[in-house]
Amino acid sequence: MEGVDHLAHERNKSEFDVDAMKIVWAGSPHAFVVSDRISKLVASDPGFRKDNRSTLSRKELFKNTLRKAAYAWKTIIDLHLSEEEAAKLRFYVDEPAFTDVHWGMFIPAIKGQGTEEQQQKWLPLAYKMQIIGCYAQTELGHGSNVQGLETTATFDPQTDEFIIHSPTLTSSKWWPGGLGKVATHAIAYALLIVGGREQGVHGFIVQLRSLEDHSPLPGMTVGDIGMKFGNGAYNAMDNGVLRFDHVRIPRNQMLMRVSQVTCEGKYKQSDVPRQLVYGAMLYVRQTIVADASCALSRAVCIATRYSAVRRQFGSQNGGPETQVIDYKTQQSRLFPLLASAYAFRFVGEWLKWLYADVTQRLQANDFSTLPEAHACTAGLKSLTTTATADGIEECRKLCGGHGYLCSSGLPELFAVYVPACTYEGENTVLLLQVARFLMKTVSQLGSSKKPVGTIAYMTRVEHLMQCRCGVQRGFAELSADLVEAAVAHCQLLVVSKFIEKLQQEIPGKGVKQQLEVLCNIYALFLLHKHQGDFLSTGCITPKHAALANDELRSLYSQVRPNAIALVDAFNYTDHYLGSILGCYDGNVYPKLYEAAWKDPLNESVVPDGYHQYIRPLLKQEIRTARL
Ligand SMILES: CCCCCCCCCCCCC/C=C/C(=O)SCCNC(=O)CCNC(=O)[C@H](O)C(C)(C)COP(=O)(O)OP(=O)(O)OC[C@H]1O[C@@H](n2cnc3c(N)ncnc32)[C@H](O)[C@@H]1OP(=O)(O)O
Ligand SMILES: Cc1cc2nc3c(=O)[nH]c(=O)nc-3n(C[C@H](O)[C@H](O)[C@H](O)COP(=O)(O)OP(=O)(O)OC[C@H]3O[C@@H](n4cnc5c(N)ncnc54)[C@H](O)[C@@H]3O)c2cc1C
Repeated sequence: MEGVDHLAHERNKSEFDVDAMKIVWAGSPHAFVVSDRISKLVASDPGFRKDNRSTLSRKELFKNTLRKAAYAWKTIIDLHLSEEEAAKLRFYVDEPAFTDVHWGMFIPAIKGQGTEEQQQKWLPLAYKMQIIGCYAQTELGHGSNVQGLETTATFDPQTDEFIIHSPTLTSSKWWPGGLGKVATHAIAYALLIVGGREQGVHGFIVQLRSLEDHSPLPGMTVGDIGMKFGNGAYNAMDNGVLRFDHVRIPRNQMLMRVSQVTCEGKYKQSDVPRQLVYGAMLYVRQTIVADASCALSRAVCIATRYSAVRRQFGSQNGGPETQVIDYKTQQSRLFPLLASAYAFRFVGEWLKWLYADVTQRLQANDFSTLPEAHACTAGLKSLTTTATADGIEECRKLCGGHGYLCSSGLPELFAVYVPACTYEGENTVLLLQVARFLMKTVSQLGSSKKPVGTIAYMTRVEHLMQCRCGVQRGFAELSADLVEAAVAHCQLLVVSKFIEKLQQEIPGKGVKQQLEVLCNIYALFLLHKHQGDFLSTGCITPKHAALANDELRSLYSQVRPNAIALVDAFNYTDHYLGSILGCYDGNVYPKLYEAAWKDPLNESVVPDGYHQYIRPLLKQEIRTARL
């Protein structure tokens, strides 16, 4: 039945003010208004249609992405959108594109590592999109090990230039988004060589393509690296390969905030730490944490709405069957993910604050909180992306067979999202960074340097002092255990930031109570999942473990009547969700049925290839037919 809200009875059950929760989710009344307006603008504009993506060939998909990016830019200009509104528009257009890396990495890298003069020269061009940038760090042979990069930048004092060169096949830049076909410029990372001495990896602004006809400049071999996981999905992005053959760039195109090369060929290090070369990664990891809650909430919204629509078994006296959301097993898989979406939202908000704080301090030459910010961004990036990728897949399974259809939106969401576990730092490699930070802290316990901020709790864990020597001896040997410790530390962060959120004033009828229920689910689910660790370390008794389990079941019952309203609070349009199973009105079956007929395979009743392959088979002519 068109126009009928099949989930109205679910919405009527809710015990809290959904509009107030929408503001909590958005972060502020202002953020809600902007997000709501821009999402509706995108949804109502046929220029941003995306329901045909999975049927396009790679070339069609890519061209369509170019069209959308240009159309989005025109919309931004025509409507005089602010930076905040423009970012929201790109978000709701919901298509991986070169613009993500231009705005998300190229510009932040210049801001973080460029001098004032360099920023004044390059940022206006980038902001107006008169140049399009990518972030060319990873090579065929090295991604995680940034110090192992092989591209060289050799200073030539005769011409006051750097010579950028790829000496080996494995030094080819490999993976950068936007590089393959679009970017005109790159921040390329290369091993700096001055006066015959290697000075570590630095960033350089390199023009790749002509601004007149887009052809690669002399000395550049550049192209796309080929199809990636999933049809459609991340294939809208032109991840690229690039080789430099003694390409010359002016000296002032080395990003020189952290260190400088003079025209006489002197290498000078500022008093800012070398780690600032990694600054762009700090920024992007923080945005990735914020994005995790979006991707997870999207999958959870689909699975929750569909679980309320779907009925299997349990009919009494010819009455309706049971909604699958009423099964305790479904609840025990779905509701912890719902709680995680909210938990990641709040930890993402906090991380944004932490990043703003560290940036302000860095500008005032206070580097004291940089190691903590690195550990938090790296650890939370790892934890939230792993949980989100796993969560999207779990949501697909929660939707049964229909979850496997592209029209459910879940396969594409998974395919687009899952590389987040690898890019911007492979997740295990990042956890090892957190472990290194934790072990450094442990080794300083008992000294005059007291742990503060997110590691202040360590002063209360005195027994860590005893294991100090053992850990210092065998970091590599114990690394698998240390990674688990790093995850536990990050989980503690997530839980404590959720609790801190609840300590704030939260307006709206029943909103705080719902969030308390979700926070308890998040924490108790972790305790339940890792009860072996808690029991074996004597932190809890078997009785506590059983109580936690009982409490979880009771909390699931409290969520049940509010589940649909809790996902409505994400305020996603049907366009953004891109899922028949998750559509707002719950009118799933007619939409699924209709969508099937739109598949290109159904354009003819008898398929192409019938006369060549099916008929000979049926007529037993297969031995004589030429295949
Ligand atoms: C408006 C639009 C918004 C859109 C926003 C969305 C954008 C999303 C875009 C998404 C598109 C995806 C694009 C993907 C891009 C990429 O993937 S770019 C490539 C990213 N590559 C990596 O992440 C590589 C991972 N490797 C590393 O980070 C490092 O090499 C390493 C693992 C940390 C090892 O470094 P190394 O120097 O060799 O070793 P260490 O000795 O361990 O470290 C030295 C010290 O430096 C500290 N440190 C390391 N990283 C940082 C950092 N980022 N910030 C601060 N400090 C750092 C480390 O702790 C060590 O410190 P000490 O212990 O004190 O010595
Ligand atoms: C979709 C996508 C987009 C990307 N976009 C960009 C981009 O725009 N710009 C860019 O520069 N790069 C980009 N990358 C590259 C990305 O940053 C790297 O792939 C990533 O940093 C992982 O590095 P790697 O591929 O070298 O993995 P590897 O380090 O080779 O990882 C392979 C395995 O080795 C393990 N491992 C590695 N080192 C250690 C260690 N020290 N201890 C224990 N285990 C270890 C890892 O855990 C992993 O299991 C992108 C990648 C993808 C998939």
